[in-house]
Amino acid sequence: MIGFDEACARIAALPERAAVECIPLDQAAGRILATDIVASLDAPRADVSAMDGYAVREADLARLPARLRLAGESFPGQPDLPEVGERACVRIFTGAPVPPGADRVVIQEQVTRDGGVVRFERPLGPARHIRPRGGDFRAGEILLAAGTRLDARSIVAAAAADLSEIEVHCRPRVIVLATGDELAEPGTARASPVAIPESVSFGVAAMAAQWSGAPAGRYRLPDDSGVLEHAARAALDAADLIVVTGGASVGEKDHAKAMFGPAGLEFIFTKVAIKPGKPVWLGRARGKLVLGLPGNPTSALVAARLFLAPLLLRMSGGDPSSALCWREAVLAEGLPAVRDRETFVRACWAGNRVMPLSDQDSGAQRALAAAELLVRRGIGAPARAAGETVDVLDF
Ligand SMILES: Nc1nc2c(c(=O)[nH]1)N[C@H]1C(S)=C(S)[C@@H](COP(=O)(O)OP(=O)(O)OC[C@H]3O[C@@H](n4cnc5c(N)ncnc54)[C@H](O)[C@@H]3O)O[C@H]1N2
Ligand code: MOO
Repeated sequence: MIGFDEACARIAALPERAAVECIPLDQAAGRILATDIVASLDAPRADVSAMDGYAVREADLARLPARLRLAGESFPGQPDLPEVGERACVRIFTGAPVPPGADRVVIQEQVTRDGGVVRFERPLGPARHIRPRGGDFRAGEILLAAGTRLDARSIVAAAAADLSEIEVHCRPRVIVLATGDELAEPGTARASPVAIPESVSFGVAAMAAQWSGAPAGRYRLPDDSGVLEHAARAALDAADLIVVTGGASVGEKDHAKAMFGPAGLEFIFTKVAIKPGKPVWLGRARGKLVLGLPGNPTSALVAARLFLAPLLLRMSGGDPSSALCWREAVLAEGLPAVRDRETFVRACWAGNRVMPLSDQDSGAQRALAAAELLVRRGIGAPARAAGETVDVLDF
């Protein structure tokens, strides 16, 4: 058994990287850049106005009031610009190029217009209302580095670089194998007195999709070695990462590791000193990664959040530690001391404070739905009182 930090370090050190593909920008959300995004033009492309108003020569407004002749207009996208000669001004709009001769824009609320003459009476403020050419970025500059996970904000920068397509890592294909004789398709369990709805694979697939994975199938399998070995072979052919749930512990029907034995499974780790999720394991068979999650639903989802999320970021070229951004928050209620396993307490927000859930059972499903946060508590951590600070992670 290894510690949580060691397990994270082993994931961070994995060599697996998904292939690279070119995709259009409107498919880029959540994808991880394989190459830097380099600006192919300056932004702004010229000195442009930041406001709607009048482009002027500041020297003409040294003494107020002043009257300037209107010499033309400048709209965004207009190729030919009128010149702002002495004692002249040009009507200008936000984003439009500043015409030659002008060195300031006066907003329209501060002037009065009388046909072809504009009157300036009010004192000019400090702002010139001009965005200089290249003030945002210059052609040739790197706007986004390889490894960046694209979101609504960074996609704006990618498009602004004047790219229609970008190079990203392929989403690792994830197959989820849920093992257990008792498991039934949701909607059918009540027909048998001993069946339970197979729930975990749905959450694991959803989490994979959330963290750059491409769910490539969920399969419900009985605890039968022949069936399991066949399913393991098929999954290794079709996926980059196989997540197998249940059968991770020491029960007589716990076959999750053995089913990958004929495919030459080698372990990266087995068991991590965490609570819940201790039986989690990671291995490699026929060049594919296999993550084993405990069957208990809360344990499975906690282990998926702690290991599957960074693993998928790693495989798709991102920074695995960015999946585990712990931050400090204040407890609404106390927590007991921790013994020999690093503990991840399920909690929710109570206003801006952290409320540990009363049900900490690793088999819980109702409390799992309410668990917005994981509170990280190290081995041997002393009890904490309400009002004290703890490290939390969005679950
Ligand atoms: N003697 C020991 N027993 C157990 C140990 C141990 O160290 N020694 N570890 C315990 C811990 S910790 C955990 S966690 C569980 C995990 O065991 P498994 O991964 O073998 O899980 P299963 O036995 O297959 O199932 C546990 C529980 O979860 C239900 N389950 C399983 N899969 C699903 C699914 N896909 N959807 C919904 N529910 C599922 C299953 O019916 C069981 O109730 O082992 C402890 N035991
Ligand atoms: O690790 Mo188990 O997940 O404690 O129930």
